[in-house]
Amino acid sequence: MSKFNILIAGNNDPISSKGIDLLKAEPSFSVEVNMNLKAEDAMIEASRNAHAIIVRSGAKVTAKVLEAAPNLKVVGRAGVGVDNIDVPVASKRGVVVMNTPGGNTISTAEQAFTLMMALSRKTPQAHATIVGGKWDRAKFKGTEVYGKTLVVLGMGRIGAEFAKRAKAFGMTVIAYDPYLSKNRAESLGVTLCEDLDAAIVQADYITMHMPLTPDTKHMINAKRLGTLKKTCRIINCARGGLIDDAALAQALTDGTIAGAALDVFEVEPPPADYPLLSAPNTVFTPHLGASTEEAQENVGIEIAEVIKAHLLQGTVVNAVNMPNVDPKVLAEIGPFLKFGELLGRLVSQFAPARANVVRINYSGKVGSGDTTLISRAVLKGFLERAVGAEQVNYINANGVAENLGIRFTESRLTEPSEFTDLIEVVAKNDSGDAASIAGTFFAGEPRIVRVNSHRIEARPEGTLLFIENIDRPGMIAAYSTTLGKNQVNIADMSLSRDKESGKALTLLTLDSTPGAEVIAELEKIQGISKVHCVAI
Ligand SMILES: NC(=O)C1=CN([C@@H]2O[C@H](COP(=O)(O)OP(=O)(O)OC[C@H]3O[C@@H](n4cnc5c(N)ncnc54)[C@H](O)[C@@H]3O)[C@@H](O)[C@H]2O)C=CC1
Ligand SMILES: O=C(O)CCC(=O)C(=O)O
Repeated sequence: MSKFNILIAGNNDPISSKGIDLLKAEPSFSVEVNMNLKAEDAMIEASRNAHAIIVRSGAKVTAKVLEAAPNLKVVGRAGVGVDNIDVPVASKRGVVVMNTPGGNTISTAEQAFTLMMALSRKTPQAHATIVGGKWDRAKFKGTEVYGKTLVVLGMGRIGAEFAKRAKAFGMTVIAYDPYLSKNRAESLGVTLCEDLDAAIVQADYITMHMPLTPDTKHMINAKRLGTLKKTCRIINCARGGLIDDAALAQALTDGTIAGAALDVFEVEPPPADYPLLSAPNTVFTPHLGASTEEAQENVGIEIAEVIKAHLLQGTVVNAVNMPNVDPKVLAEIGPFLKFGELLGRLVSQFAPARANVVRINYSGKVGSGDTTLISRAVLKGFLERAVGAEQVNYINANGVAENLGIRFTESRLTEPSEFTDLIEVVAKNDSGDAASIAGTFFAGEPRIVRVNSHRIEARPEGTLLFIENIDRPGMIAAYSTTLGKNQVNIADMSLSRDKESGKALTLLTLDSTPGAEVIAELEKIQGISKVHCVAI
């Protein structure tokens, strides 16, 4: 019996057969390849039972697809851009989205470079005339790229590979990328320009290599096209929508710029009457940047491997909506994840009304590593009470907290403390009321060591009963009698008080979970102010 259904979905754009074979070789996987999934309805039907979906750019994993697939755990993109996947909805539903950055970098840089050269030398047009029986040499005088100024928009993996090649061809390279450091620009030998408009007016060539986001949409628009040199040529091998295609068609027709070479379009495939298709001085390819043997093998095998590792071992690699967790780290922090979740759950029981801040204080060794995932575990545990355990997971925990207006902060104390590792979870509200629980590991075993200001020691197992009471004789006998009378056996007990006759806290480990009526009975005992019961 297969445990996981894997759908390799596409619109005539399969992943490498080596990737498919790798998945098919796993006995617990049932793999379906369907390359006729252009329509959303078809995609919804095909995805219903999937635990994992793998796509290139042809199939779209929309909100409706995600909502119709209750078992879905992971969506893998054999490539870089995840704009065909509704990542916010995936995150809300706790679905990990992974991609394969790097595997198609060289192929895409080479494709963009090819487009630049073909545009400069009118190669496709010249080829077409020969095939058409003409030998027309006068019509196809081109331009050298040597000595020209190239502006690279987006100096990431592909932009940097393009820049290296451009420098080898004798071009002067200017980079515009708000996230590029001066050091990186220096090491690439490019001039960093912090102002987009100031950069592009210098360009003989512009090449685009950034993702499509609300910030980058129509980055090259009619206004900016109007500021370019008349001899400027634009290459876009990143994403349609970075350029306003209608404005580009107009600029080409008016001769405002000298040419455009595009691998990507705002509408893919562009319809026959798409204005750009009849504009002069263009070279087009149908989204072929990553279409090489090498790139497809790289990304096909890589996505198959990361999906397999995620389904079988919980490993997270190259996720766009979750921090990476490799098996070694997972083995190290695994116990903290479970314990962190429990601490979060416990503190939610004690939290003051309308708690809107959760702070996690790490001290000791645990605070010196990456605590992102442990914090998500704590937050997940804390939020379960508010939204239900089914509704919150490591992927959507931050988003769920944000929706509820709960802020989350972390602090780290790496100096040695009383405990080798200590995680303290504090919940506070706007009035300054707070509750906290702290835990540690003794010889690899988790222990709760503090509840608010009370020092206690308890193993988090079975059912925990926290009783807040006045410190006075007869209290232990009173609650023990009530529990005994109701056949609830006490396995362990930890007592704490702030001072003699002050406030006391009892933490009982029970062999069974008392019902609501038993809790109500306990709450009625004179001197008991609160009772919290948590089954682990
Ligand atoms: N045509 C095709 O078949 C392919 C297209 N692509 C696309 O190429 C693009 C680049 O891919 P990679 O280099 O691998 O990504 P990357 O993440 O390495 O680089 C993207 C760069 O864009 C920069 N950036 C972000 N916002 C920006 C802004 N507002 N202005 C300027 N720069 C900005 C980032 O700082 C980063 O350096 C992506 O959109 C990807 O989807 C990637 C592979 C194949
Ligand atoms: O799968 C493909 O061929 C498209 C690649 C692409 O656009 C990307 O990786 O962002």
